[in-house]
Amino acid sequence: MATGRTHRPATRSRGIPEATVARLPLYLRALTALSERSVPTVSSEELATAAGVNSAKLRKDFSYLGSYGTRGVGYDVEYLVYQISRELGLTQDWPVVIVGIGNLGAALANYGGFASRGFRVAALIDADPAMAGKPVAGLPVRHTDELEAIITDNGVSIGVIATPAGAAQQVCDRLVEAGVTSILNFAPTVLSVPEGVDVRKVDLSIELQILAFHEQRKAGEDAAQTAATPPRVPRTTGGGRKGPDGDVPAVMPA
Ligand SMILES: NC(=O)c1ccc[n+]([C@@H]2O[C@H](COP(=O)([O-])OP(=O)(O)OC[C@H]3O[C@@H](n4cnc5c(N)ncnc54)[C@H](O)[C@@H]3O)[C@@H](O)[C@H]2O)c1
Repeated sequence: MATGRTHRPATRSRGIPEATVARLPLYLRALTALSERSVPTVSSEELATAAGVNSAKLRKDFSYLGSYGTRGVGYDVEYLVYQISRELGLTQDWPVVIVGIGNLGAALANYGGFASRGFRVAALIDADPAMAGKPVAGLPVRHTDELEAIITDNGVSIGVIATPAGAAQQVCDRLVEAGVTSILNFAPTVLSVPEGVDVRKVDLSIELQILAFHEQRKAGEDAAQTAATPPRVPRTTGGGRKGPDGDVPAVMPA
C-alpha cells in the first residue's frame, strides 16, 4: 500500500465532540424503546438513567444538537429520535459488507439488529473457495475475487473485517482501494489506513481484560478490608430458633 498512511486519532464530527457522538447511539437506543412504548415525552433525568449517562452530560450533549427540551415537559421522544438518527446518518440506508465468514462473520451476518438500524448487509465475502455460493443468513457467500466489483456495484462505504489477524491488513487495503471509507475491525490487529478512512475496533478480549483488572482490584480491596476487620465470633442459637423461611440456622451472625 502507498506510504503516508496513518492510524488516525478520534476526530470531531461537524463540531460535535467524539465523546458526544459515542453517546448518541446510547440515547437513541433508550429513545427507541420509549417510542416503541408510545411514550411522548421524557425528562433529561429519565432519559439519562435509561441511557446510563449523567443527566448534566446528556443536556450538554443535546445542546450540540440544538435540542434543549421544554421546561416542565422534557424532550419530545419522536423528534429526538429523528434528530439523533439524522445526526448519526441513520436516516439513509448504509450497505455494508462482511469479510471473513467464519464463526464470527456468520454470527454477525445472522444478527438482526443491523437491518433495523439502517445497515443492510449487501454481501458476505470469504477467501475460501469451498464457501462460495453457500448460503449464510439468507445470502450466498461471495469469493474475495469479487470484492472490488461488490463494493462498486453496491456503493458500499462500510466494511466489517472478521478474518484472522494475519489477513486483516490485506483485506483492509483491498476494501479501501475499492472505495470503502469506514471499517469495523474485529481482527485483533492494528490496521493502517489512509487519511479520510475511519477504523473502529471491537475486541471483546480487551473488554474482558479490563473487567479482570477491576475484579483483581475488588478482590484486593476485599482482602484488605477483611484483614482490617476484627473477626466475627459466631454465636450458636441454642437450637430451636427458626429463620423466616422456617429453616433452622445452626449459627447466626453476631
Ligand atoms: N473482536 C472480537 O471480540 C472477536 C471475537 C471473536 C473473534 N475475533 C476475531 O475475529 C476473527 C474471526 O474469528 P473466527 O472465530 O470467526 O475465525 P474463523 O477461522 O472461524 O473464520 C475466519 C474466516 O476468514 C476467512 N478468511 C481468511 N482469510 C481471508 C481473506 N484474506 N479474505 C477473506 N476471508 C478470509 C476464512 O476462510 C474463514 O472463513 C479472528 O481474527 C478472531 O481473532 C474477534
